[in-house]
Amino acid sequence: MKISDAYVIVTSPGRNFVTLKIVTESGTYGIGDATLNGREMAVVAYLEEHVIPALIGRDASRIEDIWHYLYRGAYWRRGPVTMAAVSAVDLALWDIKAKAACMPLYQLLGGRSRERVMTYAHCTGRDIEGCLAEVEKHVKLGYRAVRVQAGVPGIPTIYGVAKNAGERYEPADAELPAEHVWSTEKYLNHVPKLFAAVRERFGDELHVLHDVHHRLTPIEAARLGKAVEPYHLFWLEDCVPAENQESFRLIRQHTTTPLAVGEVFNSIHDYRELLENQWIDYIRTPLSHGGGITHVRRIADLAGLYHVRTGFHGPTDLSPVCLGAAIHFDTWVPNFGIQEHMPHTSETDAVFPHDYRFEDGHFLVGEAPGHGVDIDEALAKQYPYKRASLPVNRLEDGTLWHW
Ligand SMILES: O=C(O)[C@H](O)[C@@H](O)[C@H](O)[C@H](O)CO
Ligand SMILES: [Mg+2]
Repeated sequence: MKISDAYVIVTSPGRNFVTLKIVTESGTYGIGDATLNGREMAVVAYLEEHVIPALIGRDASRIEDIWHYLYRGAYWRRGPVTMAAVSAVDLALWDIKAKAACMPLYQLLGGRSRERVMTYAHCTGRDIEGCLAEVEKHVKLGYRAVRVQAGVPGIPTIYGVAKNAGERYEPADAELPAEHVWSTEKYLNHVPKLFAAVRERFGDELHVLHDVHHRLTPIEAARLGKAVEPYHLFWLEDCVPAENQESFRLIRQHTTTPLAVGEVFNSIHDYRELLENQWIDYIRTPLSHGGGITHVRRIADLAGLYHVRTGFHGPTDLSPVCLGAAIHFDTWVPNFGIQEHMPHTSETDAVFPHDYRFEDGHFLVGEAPGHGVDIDEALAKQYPYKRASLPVNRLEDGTLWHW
């Protein structure tokens, strides 16, 4: 199982994706997602200059050893660029191992723990009514869980809310970062009305989620969590920037609203205090940023000790390779919670043929050996890379703010 070749494929079928392909002497290959939205080419350079030359000739079956070789060996541990590169290698190697074993990846992980994987859809509107119309649409499509985000009067553009009715928002919508204006006061006064309206219209059974995109301080997050308790959210996501894990102590002391965090984390160490103190309820780190299956399953196991479940990040800026592998992981992991689902465009789906299926608000894992996602390299070549950036947030007085 010697690695004979490895290379990076960058393609932009509507948005940028970075894919690592690892080929073994026998011809069996695996692919991994190395996309880091808005910083794609940094990961490409990391892989091409530092990782790929050191992979050639290694035994592809030694996944654990290669993980530590890349993680410890770099000396510079952790960080999103490093970990996106390590993740891509890890996902490609698990794909190869499962193909060599003629098993779908979930079987190799330990087999099926559930029949299907519950997903949540994004529902956004310029105002509350617009958002309710989207919820209605998604409930009809079979979703049991929806993430609701609505425009706030007095705030012209909010990240996470689509520009026009019926559309989806684009996470990286400009070549250089667009500048948005943010008002915490306006947001905090408005957002509980959205949840009240959703519960009034759709009743108690629908799972309702909301993403704050790191914009609040801990005491503001505590106020929001408390205010929305009557609407029993499934989770409140990224309510504060999480570099300071201790912030969650204060939030937790004030509210029973479940908390999700971790889409920007890339290591088990980012979670340690949050988990050991039982300050959170869901972990969000995707397989393509958290060190692949090898590392994320350790995070999931640690989380399980504290009744914390998975709720993996699944926006359009993670490729179908990451989503496909996630569906295998979700099918196996004992402490599964939910999987985010922001559907890829048909152009993206054509570049990445896959065997997972969406049905009635759930994903169904495929039975093909490996993670079940491939890349059409000829088609990928037709979509050259285009620089694209996430926006930045400023307060009304111009101060640069979190988001
Ligand atoms: O919960 C989510 O899906 C998100 O917060 C995304 O919209 C991210 O911001 C995006 O993936 C960044 O690249
Ligand atoms: Mg989020």
